[in-house]
Amino acid sequence: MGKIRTAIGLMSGTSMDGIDVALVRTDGEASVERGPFLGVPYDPAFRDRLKFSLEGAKSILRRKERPGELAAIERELTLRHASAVTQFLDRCGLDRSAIDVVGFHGQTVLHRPDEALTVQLGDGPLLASETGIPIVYDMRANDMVHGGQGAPLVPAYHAALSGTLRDAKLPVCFVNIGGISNLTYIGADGSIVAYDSGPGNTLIDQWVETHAGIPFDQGGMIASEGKIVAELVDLYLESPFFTAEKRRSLDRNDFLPPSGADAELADGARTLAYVAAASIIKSAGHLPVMPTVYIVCGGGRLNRTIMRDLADLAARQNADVISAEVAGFNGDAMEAEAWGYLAVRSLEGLPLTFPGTTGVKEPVSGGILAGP
Ligand SMILES: Nc1ncnc2c1ncn2[C@@H]1O[C@H](COP(=O)(O)OP(=O)(O)OP(=O)(O)O)[C@@H](O)[C@H]1O
Ligand SMILES: CC(=O)N[C@H]1[C@@H]2OC[C@@H](O2)[C@@H](O)[C@@H]1O[C@H](C)C(=O)O
Repeated sequence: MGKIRTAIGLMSGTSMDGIDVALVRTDGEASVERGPFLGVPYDPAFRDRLKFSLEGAKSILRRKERPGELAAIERELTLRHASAVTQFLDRCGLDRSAIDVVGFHGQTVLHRPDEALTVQLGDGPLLASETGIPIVYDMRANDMVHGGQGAPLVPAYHAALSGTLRDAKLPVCFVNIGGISNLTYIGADGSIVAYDSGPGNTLIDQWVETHAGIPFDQGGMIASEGKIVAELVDLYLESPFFTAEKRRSLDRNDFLPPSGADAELADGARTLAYVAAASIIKSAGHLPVMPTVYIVCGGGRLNRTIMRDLADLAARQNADVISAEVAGFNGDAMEAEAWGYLAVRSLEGLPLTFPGTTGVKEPVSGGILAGP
């Protein structure tokens, strides 16, 4: 076992709903002890500012450019992360001196893997000076420099967690249904295959926001009252994303919601929930072996319509679908925990990504360390 460090991970994902904060104690390898978790939601006004920043980011050609409002938004985002760390430490009764490192994801505002361009807002040095804790940030860039997709990065953590599974029966497949979905397959021999699997909640969120003025379809209630519009499903599932030879990581805007004329509110939500589930099963077709169990994390596991559809589709292949909680994990905390875990790997110079996870040429480490 290597040196055990206490790390906080900070994740602001593609759903742009808030900052997830989690604590892990780990050596960055097989030893993982999961600690407390806190979700700090964004207020609607800041969420709107983040969505606005996606538009501003479209003109970026070099990843450090911050046109227009982006510099101000980055600063505000970073200060909100500093305040989330303070809240977390207060709630846990911890002093900042108890934390060895913080893994800071920031907010992805542009992701174009074909151009080796990925942009995360988040000022590591500012967060270090505000919190007084060393920060590892910008963890996607080095992967892209070495020919990787820059995402997903959580698979190294999924692999560590698979070693802690009770009655571990490999192969197993972790599925994150966030704004975008991604999956990680751990083979019986411990091999890892991972990639983005398709649209998750962002299409549903945008649909119900536009047509009902609410941020998400709680519990999948709206969807549960609708019917699947088969033509719309086909439009999504026939995307070349699912059949391309090479697995490609996704930008939030690679899949867009339907127009209002395409469906009623409930039918649209129902259809997009089905698309989220079917995308996962369709993408799983690229795995070396079809999984027999899917462990689902991310906010989408709380959408019962997505989960029912996923369970039905998986059952046709004799596979089970269980939530992260049933497997003994916290499905809300997993990505934030992963960023803490990856920060420790970064300090140790261990690889964050592998040819099987991002398509990178060889396993590479990543991240930049900012001292307080
Ligand atoms: N109770 C709920 N019922 C239905 N859906 C929910 C519920 N809670 C959260 N969600 C969905 O989950 C989304 C947030 O999921 P999560 O935090 O896993 O995504 P993210 O981390 O932002 O995205 P990504 O993993 O793509 O970076 C919300 O935007 C919403 O659509
Ligand atoms: C560029 C980017 O931020 N991608 C996210 C996004 O959200 C889900 C999916 O697409 C995943 O590839 C990635 O996040 C997770 C945390 C990852 O890198 O593992």
